[in-house]
Amino acid sequence: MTSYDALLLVSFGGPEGPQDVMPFLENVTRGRNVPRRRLEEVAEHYYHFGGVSPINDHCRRLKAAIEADFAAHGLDLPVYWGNRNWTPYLTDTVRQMAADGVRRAAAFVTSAYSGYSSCGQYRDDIARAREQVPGAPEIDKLRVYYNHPGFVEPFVEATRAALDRLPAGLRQAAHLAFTAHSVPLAQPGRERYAAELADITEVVAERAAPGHERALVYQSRSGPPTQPWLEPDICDHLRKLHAARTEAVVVVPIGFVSDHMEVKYDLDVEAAAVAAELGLAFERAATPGTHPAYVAMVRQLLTERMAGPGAERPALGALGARPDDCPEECCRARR
Ligand SMILES: CC1=C(CCC(=O)O)c2cc3nc(cc4[nH]c(cc5[nH]c(cc1n2)c(C)c5CCC(=O)O)c(CCC(=O)O)c4C)C(CCC(=O)O)=C3C
Ligand SMILES: [Fe+2]
Repeated sequence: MTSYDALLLVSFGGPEGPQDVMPFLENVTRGRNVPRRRLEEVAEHYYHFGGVSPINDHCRRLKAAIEADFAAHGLDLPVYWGNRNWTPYLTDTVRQMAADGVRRAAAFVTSAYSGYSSCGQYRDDIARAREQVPGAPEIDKLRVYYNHPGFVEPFVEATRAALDRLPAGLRQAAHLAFTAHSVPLAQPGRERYAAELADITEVVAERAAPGHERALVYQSRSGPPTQPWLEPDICDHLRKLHAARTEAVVVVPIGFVSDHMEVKYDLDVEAAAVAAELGLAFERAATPGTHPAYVAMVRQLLTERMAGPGAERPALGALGARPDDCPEECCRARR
């Protein structure tokens, strides 16, 4: 039995106005091999939405929903929020937690999968923040949850709802394109990341729309063109579908937990434009956001962790529940 005295919501962070965009992008890409051209291009995506990323508002809403859910279940635990790349910065939040007397916290990360970008880098962020704060609390990252029913169920519902929005005559033969953020093939944990995505893609497709053709594709790649990343790209995939006479597609952003910029721009603007140009009917399924099952999952992950090794660990698909501490080879910290 482990007891926690706070929950820490850990996220990516995003700009809240045009003046934040370049400093934010510099934070994200510091020490990484991302060409300047790509940065300028991505800056335009943010300016398109007034320089404001939807991700911070999502975190505010999620935090409020978790607080309400905790209160409704008699869980008297404060919820803190800290980001990797923008205010509120994780280090400042950890400093506040220490000042408030928090001794041991559980961390919920707004990324559901294994792999360096999704898991290991957040573990590094937490470790770095703790190093910078004297008297920092212990912080245990909750397990990877891509196969938890509370993550899967919202996608099943959203996939069905998106199918229903297609013109009736196109529904039956609609293709399901599950999409996730691409990562470099050289990234630690990339194989596990892709395996988890493939596993849960099948689960969601079978539950939401058995019999429909489906594929797992990737989006939002950056880095120099010479560097290989996970493929196929969603836009290339749409062109291929069109060439094979597919008439309708439902895009399911299975790699993401909220409608942040990679969803609002790379899918709703960019991929939707490619589909329109091809005359391919296109619907994008919602992300979990603050779906009640997803919010309840946060509490269930927390109470499961408190209960210790004997606790039931719900998991769908073929791979089973991920251990609390990801094995070295998968989410390996870089430092
Ligand atoms: C796997 C993965 C997720 C999913 C897991 C998770 O959710 O964490 C994710 C999420 C996100 N990625 C985001 C934004 C960006 N990612 C970038 C760059 C990169 N992402 C990568 C991977 C991932 N990224 C990688 C390997 C790079 C290359 C540089 C590097 O190795 O780090 C860049 C730089 C410009 C560019 O190259 O695109 C930006 C601006 C936002 C915020 C959106 C918003 O503002 O609403 C979110 C949620
Ligand atoms: Fe990213």
